[in-house]
Amino acid sequence: MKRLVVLISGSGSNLQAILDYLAQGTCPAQVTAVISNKSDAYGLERARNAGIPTFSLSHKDFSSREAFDAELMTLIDSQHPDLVILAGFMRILTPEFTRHYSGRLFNIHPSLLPKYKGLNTHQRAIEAGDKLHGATVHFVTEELDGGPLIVQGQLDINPEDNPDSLAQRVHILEHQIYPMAIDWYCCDRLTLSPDGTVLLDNASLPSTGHIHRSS
Ligand SMILES: Nc1nc2c(c(=O)[nH]1)N[C@@H](CN(C=O)c1ccc(C(=O)N[C@@H](CCC(=O)O)C(=O)O)cc1)CN2
Ligand SMILES: NCC(=O)N[C@@H]1O[C@H](COP(=O)([O-])[O-])[C@@H](O)[C@H]1O
Repeated sequence: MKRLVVLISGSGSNLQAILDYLAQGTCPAQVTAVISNKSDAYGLERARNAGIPTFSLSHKDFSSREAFDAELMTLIDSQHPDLVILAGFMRILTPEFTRHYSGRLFNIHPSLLPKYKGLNTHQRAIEAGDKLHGATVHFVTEELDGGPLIVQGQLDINPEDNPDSLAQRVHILEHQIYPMAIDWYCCDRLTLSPDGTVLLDNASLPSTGHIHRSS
């Protein structure tokens, strides 16, 4: 049974999708802790409702990003995780942190990386006049949103879309692809090779990762 630790900062709908997926009992994994840098994150309520231990660690209580990350690593390592999952965790992590969890640290990003790294992705895609948008699950490295891609969910941007409507449709995709990527990892089908190649069932994935098209 793989041990998962999930880091959040907000609503936790991706956390909920992961919990709902694991509740089906087909994936050999359990979430052993949920950690938030925001004590009022609704995702903490979702975790409590599921009977999962929760912790909040405010970055405002630390003198530096390094000090915060060091305490966060101590807390995470006390859980002995096989995989650390960023699910709307809104802090840039230090190189020490990303090196320590290299190959076992996932993030979900609301764009088709490498397009639109950083924040405000939906607005930027609409303003650019893009026809295609979506979300990406990737391994986390020191480079912000630059880690090797695992899976992308794609959808069409509609003419009537605004950032909020697009975010809602991207969320649906996220709730499909995050459990997919976690399942692959927990079933020992997904690995990150030393040269940064992502392997699924020992076959190299394309640079975009696996493509999942919204039905
Ligand atoms: N070293 C890395 N850290 C993080 C990565 C990564 O790939 N490498 N992914 C991000 C997740 N993320 C987008 O997917 C992201 C999160 C936060 C920010 C950001 O600018 N954060 C600010 C604070 C913003 C806020 O509090 O609202 C900051 O940390 O100063 C950009 C992208 C997680 N970390
Ligand atoms: N750059 C990181 C980022 O923007 N992540 C995004 O935050 C949202 C969290 O939603 P949730 O709290 O409902 O899972 C998700 O849409 C995720 O892609």
